[in-house]
Formats: sequence, C-alpha cells, structure tokens
Amino acid sequence: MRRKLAAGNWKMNGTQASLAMLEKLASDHRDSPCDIAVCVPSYLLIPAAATTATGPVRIGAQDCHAAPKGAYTGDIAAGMIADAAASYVIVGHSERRDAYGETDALVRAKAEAAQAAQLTAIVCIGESLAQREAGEALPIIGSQLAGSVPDDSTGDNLVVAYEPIWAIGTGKIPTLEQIAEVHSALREALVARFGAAGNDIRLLYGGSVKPENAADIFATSDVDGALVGGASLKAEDFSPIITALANS
Ligand SMILES: O=C[C@H](O)COP(=O)(O)O
Repeated sequence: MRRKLAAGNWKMNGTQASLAMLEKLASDHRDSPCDIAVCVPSYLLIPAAATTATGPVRIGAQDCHAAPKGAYTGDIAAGMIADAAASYVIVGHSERRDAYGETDALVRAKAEAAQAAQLTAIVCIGESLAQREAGEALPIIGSQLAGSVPDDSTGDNLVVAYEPIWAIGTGKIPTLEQIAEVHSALREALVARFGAAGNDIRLLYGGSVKPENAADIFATSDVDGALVGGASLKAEDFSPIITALANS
C-alpha cells in the first residue's frame, strides 16, 4: 500500500531561520501515517563549507537568481547564499550561458542581485574558439564586459574572470601574450567606465590552470589570480596553485 505524501515546495523563499518550522512540523505530526517532505532552496554544501572554512578561505556559490525571492522552483537567491555565510557567487559562467541561454543582461541582473546581498560577484566572460579564430575575441569580450558588469561595481563587490571557452577543461591555454592582451583590454575598459576605481577590480584568468602553468600565468600583467575548475578539486593540485599566486 502506497504511503501518502505531503510535500511542501518553498520555491525561492526562506532562510536558515525558516528551518525552525521543520521542528514544529515534526513535533506536530510525530505520529502521522503520512510521509512529509519540504523542498527547500538548495543550500547544499554552503553552510557546512562555511563552517569548515577558516583563516583566509571563504565560500562561494556558482550561480544565483536575479530576484530576491519568489516562485522560482529550484533556484537560489543571492540573499540566501549570503544567509548561508558565503562571500562570493560566480555568475555568467560559460557553461550556464551555453546550457541555459544566459544573456549579458541576465548575468548583469544576477551580479546586481549578488552585490545587493553584499556578496562579491565573480562575473565570467570569454570567447569561443570560433570567435578567437575569427579575430573577434577582443570585441566579444569587451561587449560581454560592458553588458554583464553592473554600474555600482567596485573592487569589493566585483571580480571579473576571463575564461576562454576553448580552454575550459581542455588542457589548452592561450599564449601568455594572448592572456596579457585580453587582461590589458579589460583593465582599460574598466578604468574607462569606473575611473580610478576600475584599477581596484580584480581580473582572474580561468581555463586549464594547473600547478605546472600557474606561475607563468600569474606573472602575466593584469592577472590577479585564477578561477580554477578541475585543479581545485584536490588540495594537492590547488595548493601549489595558491602558492604560485602567493609567490607571484
Ligand atoms: O570555473 C572554472 C573554469 O571553468 C575552469 O575550469 P578548468 O580549470 O577545469 O579548465
């Protein structure tokens, strides 16, 4: 015989303080013959990670919704991420731009939401291989930067990550000259838009950063760090990258 199920869907509502109601539900329905489920926003590992991280290590999320709350099943608001004690959120990663059709305007709205929630938005931009080979890398990246970065950005609430799509997870990286060319153009555009404050905004390179190439990348002008995917999964790979950055 199938057990009945009472399932709640909080959609994009609630914070950690809301979890107190779960205790009340459990108490009130201790002897219920039904199954009870509450589908909460997917905080996943953030709270535990934030508790575990110490010293200079902070926690971030990989996406957020542009709205502060509402009927968006499966989505997470920037305020929820902040509520879970994270400090950063990546927005506009090429995997999301590609898989979910995220536009520059949407990425900008997400970054604005992140900043409003006192998070630092890591805005990702980068060209495809076809765009690079067509000589369009700089105009494409410039357009993404202009369209994805909020007006109220500062060095505290914005980081820009340049990630050539063709370098992500492939083991290929641009030449150091190409990285320098893009980062220089990004810096110039940020200063043109934000004045001297544009110099405070950090520029990360991302795409197949490994312990073996990190020192060279970090020695490139206007590279302030890296957004690391695969090599961040193991301390034995990530730690030497951090050391290389510290030594750069
Ligand atoms: O967000 C991280 C980037 O997509 C880079 O990934 P990767 O280091 O595995 O190439």
